[in-house]
Formats: sequence, structure tokens, C-alpha cells
Amino acid sequence: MIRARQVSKVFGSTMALDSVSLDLLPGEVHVLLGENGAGKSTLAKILAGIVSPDSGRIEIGERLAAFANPGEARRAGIELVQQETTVVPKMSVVDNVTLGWERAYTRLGLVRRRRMREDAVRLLRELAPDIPPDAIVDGISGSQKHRVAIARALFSSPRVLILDEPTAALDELERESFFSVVRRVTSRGVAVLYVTHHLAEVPAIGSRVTIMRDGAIVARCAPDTPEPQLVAHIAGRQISMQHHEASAPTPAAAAPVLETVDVCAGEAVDRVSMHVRPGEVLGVYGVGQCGADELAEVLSGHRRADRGRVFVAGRTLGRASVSRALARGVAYVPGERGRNGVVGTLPVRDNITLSVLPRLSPAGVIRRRAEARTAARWTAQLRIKTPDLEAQMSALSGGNQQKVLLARALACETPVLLLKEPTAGIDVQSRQEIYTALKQTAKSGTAIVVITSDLLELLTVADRALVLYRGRVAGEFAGPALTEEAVLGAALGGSAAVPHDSGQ
Ligand SMILES: Nc1ncnc2c1ncn2[C@@H]1O[C@H](COP(=O)(O)OP(=O)(O)OP(=O)(O)O)[C@@H](O)[C@H]1O
Repeated sequence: MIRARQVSKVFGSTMALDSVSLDLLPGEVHVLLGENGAGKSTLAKILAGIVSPDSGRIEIGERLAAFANPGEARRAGIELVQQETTVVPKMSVVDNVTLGWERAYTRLGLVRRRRMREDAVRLLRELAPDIPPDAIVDGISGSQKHRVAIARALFSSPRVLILDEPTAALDELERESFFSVVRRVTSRGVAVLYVTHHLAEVPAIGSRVTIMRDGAIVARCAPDTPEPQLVAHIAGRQISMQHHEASAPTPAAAAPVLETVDVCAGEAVDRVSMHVRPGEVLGVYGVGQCGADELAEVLSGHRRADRGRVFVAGRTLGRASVSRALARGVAYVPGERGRNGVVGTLPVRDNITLSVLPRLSPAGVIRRRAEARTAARWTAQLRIKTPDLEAQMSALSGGNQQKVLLARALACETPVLLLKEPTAGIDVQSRQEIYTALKQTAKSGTAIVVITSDLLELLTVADRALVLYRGRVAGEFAGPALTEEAVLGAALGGSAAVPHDSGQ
């Protein structure tokens, strides 16, 4: 359906793509793997006409396809759903889906709006049954926005669909319904290029696999290739995968450093009481509209609890103020990094040190050397791939931007670290490194809360897990009771779980 032939692209001193050739066949899901900064998104953007190659060519059939802009690629039937969701916040869900396709519904100069709406609503019912078609996009969750973006791409009935980490924001259930949509689309002959860091998705959805490293293709394999072999190709060497290993239990006597009592937030969070002690990693998990997003907003100071109280180190959090939450001791890594965390126009250095500037400028003047040292330390520790600390943040690959946000929060050295979807967009190897970094941080006495929709992540990183279902605590699990079955059961509203360690 489309073919890249010996495509190269250089950004400044970075060779993003080095003579890459790849073709997409009708009806296949071609999985593209590679570590952060390997060049996957650059290839996707070139195929979609967003970035133009320095050399090489893109062909559709036997013809050269030189797209001057994304509009030309879309008209040729190529749709890209990017990592950072691109939806129009002030418009409704259904208008976002149909945006730009009015011409396809125009007869005799009139747009057949009702027909267009019906088709869009039908698609949404399948892909996003939980989102009212007339809801304004601004008010829906990150996962919902992402599914709106996917629906918009599908609405045009593309020939080629490029999905750049489409499931990063989706939970297990949403992922399953998304997979069935992808299968249906490919059964009609659409070619799909599927960029992911989730190796479990490869046999579930893939037809072929291509692996990139440092801008070049290093392996092509079948989707049933054993995971360790895929990992070795991605990393360029064997790496060991980490499995669940609880941190040393904290003395039950240690006072919780973060605690909520009967917290309510709108309709979404209903009397949630939770606590986390120094040295502990608490995972918070739920599927669909479970209240995790809103709970994160309350804990991070983005929103005030409507009822109930939040204590940090014994002091109440009170009003909605992120800086106050930080001053009290909660550093936050938000989900939706593009919208909530990254300052694209500032250098990497500033993005790392932003939250610790008061500490780095005791007399009101920034101590530049100390600032550079802090940034360099975290860049090395998290292996952030950047030409240097002065590089503009927007020039980093998605996964590396995510690492910068983590670095920013870790640099705060606060008693509580609150992370939402901390490894969204992070490659397999780096994910393991981040889990290790979190465990080490916990060992030094930090209380960590990881809010995640990734079950494997929960099982790998959490000492104890709190499961939310429709805004309420549906179960709490630790030690041998922390299993996939137990967590999913509670998350799906199954029989009430036996609370663990609820006494304080
Ligand atoms: N606009 C840009 N300006 C400068 N450098 C860029 C730009 N876009 C990408 N790069 C660099 O090109 C390389 C490849 O980036 P790309 O986004 O394609 O990686 P990726 O494999 O998609 O990574 P990730 O898994 O983190 O999304 C990276 O080193 C990145 O920093």
C-alpha cells in the first residue's frame, strides 16, 4: 500500500533515520519496535507527510508520493494518529471525528450533516461507547481523547493507518475493543503500521515486526518471536526483565506521609480513604471511568476535594494549588505530558530543574553551575537521549520527554512522589530502569504513588495496590494476594475484595 525506500533524515547533529526501507501490505498490522529515540515517530511522520525526508523516496504502488503536507497524505488515504493526542478541545466529540471530511459528504453543494453524524456516531459506539458524542472534548479523559483521535483517523476510511503508540493511554478493556476495531479495519484490506513499546501486543495484533535502533532497521521478524529475542534486538544486547519484588516492608508503625479521608471529587471520586507510608510504593489501578484521574488531580493539588481531607505529612492540603502541594511535599508527574508537563520551547536543562529553582537560587539568583549539575545528573541516571542539555525540549522523542518529566519530579526529592502513567511511551529497557529508580527512591524513604492503567506495571512496581471501581475503593492487595486475577476482578466490579492493611 505504501513503501519507504532508503529514507534518511537528519535533525541538527542527530541522524534520526539512516536509509530505512519498509513496506506496508494490504491487511497487515506491521509492528514497529525500537527504544526511545530510535526513529519510529520520524518514519511515521514522513509516511504521513508531516516531515519531509532528506533523501530516499516514498512510493504508493509504483508511483512516487512526494507529500508537501499532511493534507496531501490524508487525501491519498494515509492517516496518522500521533502519540500526543491532537483533538480540538472546544469542539464536541462527534465534530472532532468528522472535522475535515465535510467534502466527502457534500452532494450538490450541500453537506449532508445528518448522514455524516450518523456514520461518526456508529463508529464512536464501537470504539468509545463510554463517551457521549456531544460531550465537549475538553472535559473528557486522556484515554477518551485518544480514542476520539483514533475514531477521527478511521472515519476517513483510510488505506493506510499509522498508529504511534495507540494504546499508551488505554486500559485493558479499552485495549481489547481497540484491537477488535483494528482487526476489522485490516480485514477490509487497510494496511496498519503499529508503533508500540508493549511487547505483549505483538503476538496479539501483529502480522510482521520490524525493529529499529539508532535510526536504522536492525531486525525483521515474525510476531511469535519470543519476547527475550525481541528485547535483545531492541536494546542491542540481552537484558533481564524485572518481575514483581516487593520492597522491604515498611514498619507498620511508620506514620503515613500521604493520607486521604473520605475524599470526594464531583461524581467521579466517592469517599476514597487511602494512605501511603515512607518507603512504600502504592499502586492505584482501575479501568474506564474509575476515578483515578480525578483522584490524581486532588492529590497533586490541581483540584480541591469536594468533601473529605487530604493530609501530607500530617498537614492538610486544603485549597487547589499545585505549588502548595509541592511545598507540602508532593512532586507530581502528570499523564498527558504534552498538555500538562513539557515546556517545548525551553531547553532540556530548564525542563528538568523547573521545580527545584527555589532551591537552586537561594539568594534569588540561579546558581547556574548547580543547575547544570542537577540536570546532568538526572540526564545520565535516566539515560535521556538528547544532543546536550541546551537542546530544545520539543526536539526530544516522546519517550525521552517523558523521562525529563520524571527527572524533574525526582530532582525535587520530596517525601511523596505521585506519578500518573509514568512509563507511557517509554521503551522496554528504560521502563525496567525506571522501575528500579522508583524502588531505589522508595528505599531511601520516599512514599511513592503510581497511578496506572497498565496492569503489568502495577504488578511490577507496587508493594501494595489500591483498586478503584466507579470512584470507590474496590479492593486493596499486597504480598501474595496482589495478583492479576484479584486486581482485574476488583477493577471490573467483581466480588468485594478483602481489604489488606487498612488499619493505621
Ligand atoms: N524536530 C526535531 N528536531 C530535532 N531532533 C529531532 C526532532 N524530531 C526528532 N528528533 C530526534 O530524532 C531522533 C528520533 O526521534 P523519534 O521521535 O523518531 O524517536 P522514536 O523512536 O519515535 O522515540 P519514542 O519511542 O521516544 O517516541 C531522536 O534522537 C530525536 O531527539
